[in-house]
Amino acid sequence: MVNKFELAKERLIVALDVDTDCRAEDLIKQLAPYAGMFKVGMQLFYQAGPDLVRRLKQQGVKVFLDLKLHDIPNTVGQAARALAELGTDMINVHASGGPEMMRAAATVVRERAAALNLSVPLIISVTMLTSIDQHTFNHDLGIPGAIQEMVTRQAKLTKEAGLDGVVASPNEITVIREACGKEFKIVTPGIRPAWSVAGDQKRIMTPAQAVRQGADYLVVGRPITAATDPPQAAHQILAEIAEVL
Ligand SMILES: O=c1ccn([C@@H]2O[C@H](COP(=O)(O)O)[C@@H](O)[C@H]2O)c(=O)[nH]1
Repeated sequence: MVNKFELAKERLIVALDVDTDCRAEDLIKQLAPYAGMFKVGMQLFYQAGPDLVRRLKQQGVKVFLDLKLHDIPNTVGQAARALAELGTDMINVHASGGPEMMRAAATVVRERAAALNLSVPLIISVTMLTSIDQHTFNHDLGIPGAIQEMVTRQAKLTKEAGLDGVVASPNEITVIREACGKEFKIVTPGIRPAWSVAGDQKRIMTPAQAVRQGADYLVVGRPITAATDPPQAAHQILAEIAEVL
């Protein structure tokens, strides 16, 4: 029987927001017993490049390549083709690029992965960044209405475009589930254990709260990677998740 700790581990994605491949690989070594997947985002990818991703995949590490593609459909499709060749497990585009752009990415990635005999990654969209609060949304970005309504709309568009799920804050999980169903993947950053600092994250929940809401994956970076003892921090987060599974 799979124990709750293992189930919790499958949900945890550690964000490797560090500057060098050495630091990233050191963190992976320390945290492999606690995380089901590791996220390579802009900070690391722009430094270490695709070679690091290839190396991690050769080592059997599950990789979420978080480059948040956002451009016209043709440009995103061509970029997504190159990313598909890396054999990652999850990639993403911005929902605000619109349905045609999302469809272009999904089509190209699936075709390319199949042509190369690679497993097809989950293709998800980023809805509204978790660093945006309601005030910024309405008054700085000038968008009327509630963030939840926008995220629900983006999630529906994402599903209609044939993608597998979304990145959203835990605050929106319930409305996304209602709109898009239980098979639709919901990946949530903005995770802050009670013992950590929010920093630039605005729409946050604790790991246990996010899992109770129904998150499929929790993305956690600094509460683990900036801790004095990263494995201990990751262990504590898994324990908090396991308690509510
Ligand atoms: O809306 C979003 C989309 C992506 N992220 C990414 O998740 C991690 C969170 O890291 P923390 O250190 O736990 O804040 C980071 O890599 C972001 O680029 C997000 O936070 N919000």
